[in-house]
Amino acid sequence: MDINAVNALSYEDFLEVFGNVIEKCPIIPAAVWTHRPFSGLEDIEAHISNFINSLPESGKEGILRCHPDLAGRELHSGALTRDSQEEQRAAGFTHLQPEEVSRMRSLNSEYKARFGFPFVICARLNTKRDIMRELLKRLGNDRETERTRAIGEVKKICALRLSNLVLHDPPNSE
Ligand SMILES: NC(=O)NC1=NC(=O)NC1=O
Repeated sequence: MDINAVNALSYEDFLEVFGNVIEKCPIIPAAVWTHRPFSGLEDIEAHISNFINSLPESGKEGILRCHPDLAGRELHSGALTRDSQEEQRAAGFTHLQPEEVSRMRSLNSEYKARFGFPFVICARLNTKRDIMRELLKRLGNDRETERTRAIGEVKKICALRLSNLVLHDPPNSE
């Protein structure tokens, strides 16, 4: 879909297409719809980023809490959104050894106990080994640093989901 087609979408159709660019937070694309017409993919991204940045810390943490754990219960019960399922599969989380699953479960719960929100990382840009290493490393951060880092990862996930939905440059007009 090129940006001209995006700009022509009704509110409902826009949400149909973009509703999950931030995991389980349709209110965010809903809020940026009012800024159409968008000049391009980067413009949509910028409006989403500005919206997230404008939230108080509790709002940012609310976004983080909408994210399913990596290799968590939702993955194993089939309760993931299609986006998340695909991302977790791409990072290799659908084929973990039992000891890897339990390691991820305990690291995720240690992280959540420390920060009060789940560990979030852009799975498509990392292998499962990178992710386990990052989880361990980031456990050592303070809450403020970690919240900022996690929101940065949410924006990377969003950027990749958007690039799957919107062509970077509309096909040339001639
Ligand atoms: N907790 C997470 O980081 N979850 C996820 N990262 C992704 O890239 N997709 C997810 O579901």
